[in-house]
Amino acid sequence: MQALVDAIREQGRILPGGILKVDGLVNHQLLPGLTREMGERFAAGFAPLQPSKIVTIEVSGIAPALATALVLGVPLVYARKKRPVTMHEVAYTAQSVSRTKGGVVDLFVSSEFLEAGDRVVVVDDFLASGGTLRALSHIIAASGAELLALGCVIEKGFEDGRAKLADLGVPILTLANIVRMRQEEGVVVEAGGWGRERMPTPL
Ligand SMILES: O=P(O)(O)OC[C@H]1O[C@H](OP(=O)(O)OP(=O)(O)O)[C@H](O)[C@@H]1O
Ligand SMILES: O=c1[nH]c(=O)c2nc[nH]c2[nH]1
Repeated sequence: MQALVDAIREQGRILPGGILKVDGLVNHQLLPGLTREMGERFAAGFAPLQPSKIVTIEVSGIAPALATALVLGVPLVYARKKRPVTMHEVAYTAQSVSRTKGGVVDLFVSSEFLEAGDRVVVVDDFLASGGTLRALSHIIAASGAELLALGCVIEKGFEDGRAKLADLGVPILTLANIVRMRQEEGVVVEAGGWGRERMPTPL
């Protein structure tokens, strides 16, 4: 997605610990036109799979996931990081590590909104080590729903998350790929895609 690549080139900053700061477009401020295009790109890629639900994780996954769900006309469910008192007593849970805040995070999804028969596409902001998507895949499996595909706005290809998630057996679509980032060179970014897998076969 060229507009995203351009925005990352313009605004992306390299922080210690291998963190890319893109707060001006993904993690703090949101750009509606750019976010809408993210949703259109994901929706075009995932429509042939006929998902019944988009699932993401609060907080930065919600915007691109909602943009996708709007185009596809399906509900969006987001995993909560704190269990609210309103949550149904039966909830699926898994743990991940927060890359930007540190520490272990609990993820919760209520059984009210994820169940057997659901055909799920996950959309999140970053694919780095793949740990967060792995945790979410456990939740989806526990619910009995079917995971069809994963979508991430920004892939940090050098962290190998895609390869680490290969055993899930689902295609992964990303919109921009960070090839490498070094202070002396800056952020090297290219358009994302399905990787080496082919586009999934339509139903
Ligand atoms: O592939 P991984 O290594 O798991 O990294 C990706 C995850 O890291 C970020 O979560 P984080 O909790 O840092 O941020 P957020 O609250 O802004 O969503 C991001 O939103 C992804 O969910
Ligand atoms: O803002 C972010 N920058 C990153 O580099 C990153 N990696 C995982 N999650 C991330 N969030």
